[in-house]
Amino acid sequence: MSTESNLILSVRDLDVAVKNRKLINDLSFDIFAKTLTCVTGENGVGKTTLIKTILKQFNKNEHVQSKIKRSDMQYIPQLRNIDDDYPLTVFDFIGLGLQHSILPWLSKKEKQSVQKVIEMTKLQDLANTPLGSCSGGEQQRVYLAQALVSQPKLLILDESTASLDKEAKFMLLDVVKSVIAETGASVLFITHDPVLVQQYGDYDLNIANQAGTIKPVKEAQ
Ligand SMILES: Nc1ncnc2c1ncn2[C@@H]1O[C@H](COP(=O)(O)OP(=O)(O)OP(=O)(O)O)[C@@H](O)[C@H]1O
Repeated sequence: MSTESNLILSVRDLDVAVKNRKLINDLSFDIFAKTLTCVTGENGVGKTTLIKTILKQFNKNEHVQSKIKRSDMQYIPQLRNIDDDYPLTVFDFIGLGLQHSILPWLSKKEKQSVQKVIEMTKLQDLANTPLGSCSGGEQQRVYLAQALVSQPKLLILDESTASLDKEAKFMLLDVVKSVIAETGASVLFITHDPVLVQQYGDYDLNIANQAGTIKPVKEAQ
């Protein structure tokens, strides 16, 4: 249920702009715990810029308010260039997500945390594989796992399924849904894929004509 007590992020009258060009005016919406909110809209309406604006203004003014800390939020960006010969293994790459590690190697507890997210993201068979040898879908699950290792309360996925085939898209979203159920995190998911919105979304925040409207997916049909 959506109540004040499980409110994670509150955006109020937010203007989104690039270089003095307004993209979205007076945007207001709420994000609740354990929900998956899809951010939809045509190319160029400002979805990624909206996320960047939220990250920049997070708890800095009345427009973007949250009870969680900025460090409890993880953003998985749209594009990453991983060469085929990128040598770090899946396990070690995920370990880089542990922000407070003091030692240059992982402690036993930290290794256990990495192992746990490897299981959550179904990467057990790939733990010792170099990241560069993984498929696009596997790499997306690795990025998700790296973000999860710091136990975020809000996870932002920017077009994580854009370059994936159907099977890999569903697998990634199945994993995201099980992460929400298991950890209680909330997810903001930028996507162009109406099938994914219908199948996995709780809310659809649609951006069009420089404005945003949020609706439960079931009523948005
Ligand atoms: N740093 C920047 N400087 C100038 N213009 C920018 C900058 N970043 C984005 N834009 C422009 O702002 C508009 C919105 O871009 P944005 O990437 O937020 O859209 P989007 O809705 O995420 O698009 P897509 O679905 O194609 O990823 C685009 O016209 C883009 O070219």
